[in-house]
Amino acid sequence: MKIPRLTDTTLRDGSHAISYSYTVEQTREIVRGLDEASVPVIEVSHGAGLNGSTIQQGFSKTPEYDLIKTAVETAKQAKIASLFVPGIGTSEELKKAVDIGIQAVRVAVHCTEADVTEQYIRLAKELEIEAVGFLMMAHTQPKEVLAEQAKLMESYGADCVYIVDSAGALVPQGVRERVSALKDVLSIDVGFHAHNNLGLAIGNTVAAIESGADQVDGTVRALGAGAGNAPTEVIVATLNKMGINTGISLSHLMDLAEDVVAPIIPSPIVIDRDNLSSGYAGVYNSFLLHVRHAAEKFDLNPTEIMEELGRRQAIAGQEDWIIDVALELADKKKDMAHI
Ligand SMILES: C[C@H](O)CC(=O)C(=O)O
Ligand SMILES: [Mn+2]
Repeated sequence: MKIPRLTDTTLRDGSHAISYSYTVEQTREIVRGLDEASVPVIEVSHGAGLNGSTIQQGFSKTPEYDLIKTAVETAKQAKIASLFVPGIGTSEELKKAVDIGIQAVRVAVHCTEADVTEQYIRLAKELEIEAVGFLMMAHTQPKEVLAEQAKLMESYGADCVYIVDSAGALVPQGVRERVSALKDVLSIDVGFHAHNNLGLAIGNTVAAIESGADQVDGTVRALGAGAGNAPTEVIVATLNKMGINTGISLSHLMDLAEDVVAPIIPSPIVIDRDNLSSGYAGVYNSFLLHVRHAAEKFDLNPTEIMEELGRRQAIAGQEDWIIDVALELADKKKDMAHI
């Protein structure tokens, strides 16, 4: 089996779980640990991508360019990447991050909107960095649609296209179908990014690799949005057991997870009721903290809000809907109480 390339996104997806509070010191320590373990790619930016520090997404404690600069200066062998969501970030932010030294950008859109990525994938190639297409909420579309969207990204010059299980809603069969469909039509790399709402982040990552995925994502100690991601250290341990030698040091990663990352996690990443109902309803993981706040404000159960967002097929970027939905549910409850 081919050795997949591992991208660690603790310093990007993980920021959703700690309310975008990474400091320069934490970034330096995490990058140093990942780099010494020989992880080849490290993603650093606001959880919602470059320029994500807004009232809608949540403000970063430290400007992300300071964190990216620290990562670039600290890494000796790893490539530093950033996430970029068109509309949240603009060409200006991408150019600035490239000036600071990122060597790859992952351009993320809802999985039916690949055409929006064209100018940014082309810009990344002009700037001579790696360009990865990120098809988010991939559980919402059949493999044929994803394959078409991936082909568009390839035609713009992408070096890789990812199936992104943003809601942690896929089961291994769904991952196999989707990764294989992309492998069948693309001549570039195919990647897979997991979330753990159904307890399948590692199982799905293995299914992706067995279906030919060339790149996979992890986060140390699973630190990521909602139910978290596939833990980087567990991916490496599992691949070792499968006889796939990534060249990444498991012992370095375990020390990093235990000594550096665990102490900064405010509450353990678990599949509690909110995370399970979110994955089950197919709701974007980064909505979790917003849903919890809305539930508290309007005296609702987060599960009710998750179910309604799932029914309405809310997608990334529609965070403002959460308050609308909560308000409507609270009003309905009041009306019922008066009958
Ligand atoms: C912008 C996102 O949080 C991308 C991501 O990690 C996902 O959809 O999952
Ligand atoms: Mn994610």
